[in-house]
Amino acid sequence: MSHSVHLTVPPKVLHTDALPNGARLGEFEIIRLLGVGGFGMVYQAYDHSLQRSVAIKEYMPTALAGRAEGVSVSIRSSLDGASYRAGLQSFVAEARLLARFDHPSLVKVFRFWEAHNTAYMVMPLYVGMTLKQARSQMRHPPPEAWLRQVLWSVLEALKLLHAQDTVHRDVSPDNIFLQDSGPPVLLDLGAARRAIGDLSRRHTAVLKVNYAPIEQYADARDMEQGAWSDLYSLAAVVHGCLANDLPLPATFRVLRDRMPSMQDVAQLAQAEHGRAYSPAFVSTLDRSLAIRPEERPQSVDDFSQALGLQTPRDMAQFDWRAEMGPGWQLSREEQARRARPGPMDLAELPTQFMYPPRQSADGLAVLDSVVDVEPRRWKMPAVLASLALASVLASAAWWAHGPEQPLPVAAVVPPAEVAVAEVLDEPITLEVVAEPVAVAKPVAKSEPRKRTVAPPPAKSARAEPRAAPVSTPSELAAHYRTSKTPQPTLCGDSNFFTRSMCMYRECQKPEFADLPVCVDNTQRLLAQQQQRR
Ligand SMILES: Nc1ncnc2c1ncn2[C@@H]1O[C@H](COP(=O)(O)OP(=O)(O)OP(=O)(O)O)[C@@H](O)[C@H]1O
Repeated sequence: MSHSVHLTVPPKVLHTDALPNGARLGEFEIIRLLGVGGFGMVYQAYDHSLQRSVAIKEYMPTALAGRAEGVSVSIRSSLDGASYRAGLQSFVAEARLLARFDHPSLVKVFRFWEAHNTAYMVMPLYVGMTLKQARSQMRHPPPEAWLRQVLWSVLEALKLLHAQDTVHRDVSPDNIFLQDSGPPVLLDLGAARRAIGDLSRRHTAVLKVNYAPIEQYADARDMEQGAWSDLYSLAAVVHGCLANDLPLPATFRVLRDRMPSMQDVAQLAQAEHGRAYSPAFVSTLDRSLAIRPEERPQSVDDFSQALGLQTPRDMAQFDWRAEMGPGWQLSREEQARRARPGPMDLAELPTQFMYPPRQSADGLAVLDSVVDVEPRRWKMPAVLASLALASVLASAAWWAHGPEQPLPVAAVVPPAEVAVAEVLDEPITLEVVAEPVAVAKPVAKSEPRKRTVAPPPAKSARAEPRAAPVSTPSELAAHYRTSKTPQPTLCGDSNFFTRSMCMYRECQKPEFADLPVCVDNTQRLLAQQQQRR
């Protein structure tokens, strides 16, 4: 297999609370900010003692804390002290746990320490991008052989954790890192996020809801978490990769499972992209996505066996772009984005005003409120212009990500050569109430934006074939063709990305199959398939 010449240039990521480039943490010099999650910031750094580049993750739950003066971190309100400390303890515990393992597919922690009201963990500097970023650049779903190699790596890491009675509980596309060369790496366990979530609201789980199995919700105490929980998340990752869409949250599926099966998704991938997925692959993933834990494979070995997973040849040299084969093509969006001039550098925009910290009763530094103090250094017209620009950019980001994604908090400026935008995926706080009805909210940043994710509309709201006494699907279709009754609107609530999957699914139903819109859709898919042959 020839090796690609692509090397990922890290995107330029900016954040008001990040350590400045050049800052020193003992022997480590901060080179640049690499990424921002809801609970930490990851920097590229240089270890002057061992003379090598590393990545350092700093505990920084930006909803609760920020940087005031120097390198120290301060909580925003004394009310957040307990949550902040719980997250800090979990961050350190996760670092300690990861430091015990040594496997090329599991993020390695070289060392960790607490200082400046926060904590740090030093990791190898991986060069590449997350699976989430990579998928957003692909025009076609990845082939089965490629997915098997990625799965193999992640499963090796999971096997190691499970053997120590540790469930990862945060397998998602942004936690699978595709190195430019080398095996995919499973990143952090998201322990700080869970600790903060558990403490800040009773009966509330802070989860990446599209990948979390039902037993990870706070109220599902009777359901044990185990290897099967990580396998659900991993299968959801593959489902998302094939469908190019977010899998439905488990809580929605419990009510009424509207998520297309792996078999549906695989059939569509074949029809639209000419990709074939084997029955063993599809059925194992379908089984792993079962809502009930006991219906899923119970261990990594069960899963691998059912899949017929073989040890790949040489993962140490794995080049994910080259292994994608000739079908590897940048998506149109990605091509267009690379052709456009880069976005404006937001480095000069104030996103928060910084003031010297006060002390809370328990000795933690507290940031002053950002709303009740007059800004000192910024002139009002400049501030208004900045806010207007920030709001335009925020709307653009919301539009680009679609309503499922919370707003990014960091400005991201992709480099000219390789435009890889870090999509900052905050976890969604999902309150589980007595009735199985879910209300999703983004974790509050400095300015929380409230959103409600309503369950998908009932199907009866979409199709209203009621006017004529027709009985068979073809009678129904003929009726729509000849009468003035409008055809039922299929997939009216889907967006650009989910529409084709939704149309495919709806048109599989006998009552819609003969509708002109479905006949057209099927003919189009067949024509595409023939063109590819
Ligand atoms: N060791 C590393 N080497 C290179 N880049 C890394 C490394 N670890 C993390 N990153 C980058 O930093 C980004 C942020 O990582 P982080 O784990 O903090 O965030 P997250 O998983 O997206 O969010 P959360 O903390 O909310 O789960 C990652 O998406 C990845 O691109």
